[in-house]
Amino acid sequence: MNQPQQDSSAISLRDLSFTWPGQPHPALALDELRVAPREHVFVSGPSGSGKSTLLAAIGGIVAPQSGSVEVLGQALQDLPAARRDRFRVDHIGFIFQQFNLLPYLSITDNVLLPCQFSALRRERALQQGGSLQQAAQSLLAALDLAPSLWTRPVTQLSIGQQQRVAAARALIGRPEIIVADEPTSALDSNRQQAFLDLLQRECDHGGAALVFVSHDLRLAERFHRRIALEQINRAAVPEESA
Ligand SMILES: Nc1ncnc2c1ncn2[C@@H]1O[C@H](COP(=O)(O)OP(=O)(O)OP(=O)(O)O)[C@@H](O)[C@H]1O
Repeated sequence: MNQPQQDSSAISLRDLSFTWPGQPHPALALDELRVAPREHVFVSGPSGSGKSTLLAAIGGIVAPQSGSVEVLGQALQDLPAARRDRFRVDHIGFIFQQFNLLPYLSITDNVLLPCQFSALRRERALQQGGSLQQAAQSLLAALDLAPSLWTRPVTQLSIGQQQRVAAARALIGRPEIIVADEPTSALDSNRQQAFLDLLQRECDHGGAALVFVSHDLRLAERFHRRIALEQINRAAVPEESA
């Protein structure tokens, strides 16, 4: 936390360059990108423009070869890998495109997974709900998942229901940042809008910044700001000419 250039952004990337192992060219080359606390940012860009790589850098899942990634004032490159993983689960809720729910766990236990790995999120969830079960269930209810579903195996849920379980898992314990990678692509337009209503409301409720990646520009107007990644990522090469 003692970075000389530390700022009050939720996320601050500077002079970033990242090349995937074995690749000849960088996937990301960014001068600067900041996201303010509680800001909702829509990230768009054609396939291959580096959207998922950007989210991986924000989460400290990949370590850029140069430049800095600061999350809540903490420079991720200064943390050893294990502490970076802890920091991620403490402060960032991820919603993946395929949701990554665990089929052998109940819906409630899927939602509570981050609390297994983060004492901070467990503590905050307990403050929210009185018990972990209650915290998970009040989030599931807020996300329009009826109590009759809570004991079902996740494999019996529709795509839209799985998506909302994945959102509840990202939101549990109020991480300061929610990162979502194309979580609506499998849904029709009305359902996408309905999902975003719930997700944005819960982010606001928990005071989280939201970084939301999607191809669907119709969703962009609902956000405070849109970032067209192909315009700021100097490494982006359109797929057709790659
Ligand atoms: N695990 C990986 N190993 C090697 N190269 C990768 C890996 N993941 C992505 N890349 C490469 O990095 C570049 C950016 O990919 P990325 O997945 O970040 O783009 P994207 O904008 O998320 O694309 P899409 O919209 O298709 O998901 C591409 O050239 C891709 O081939």
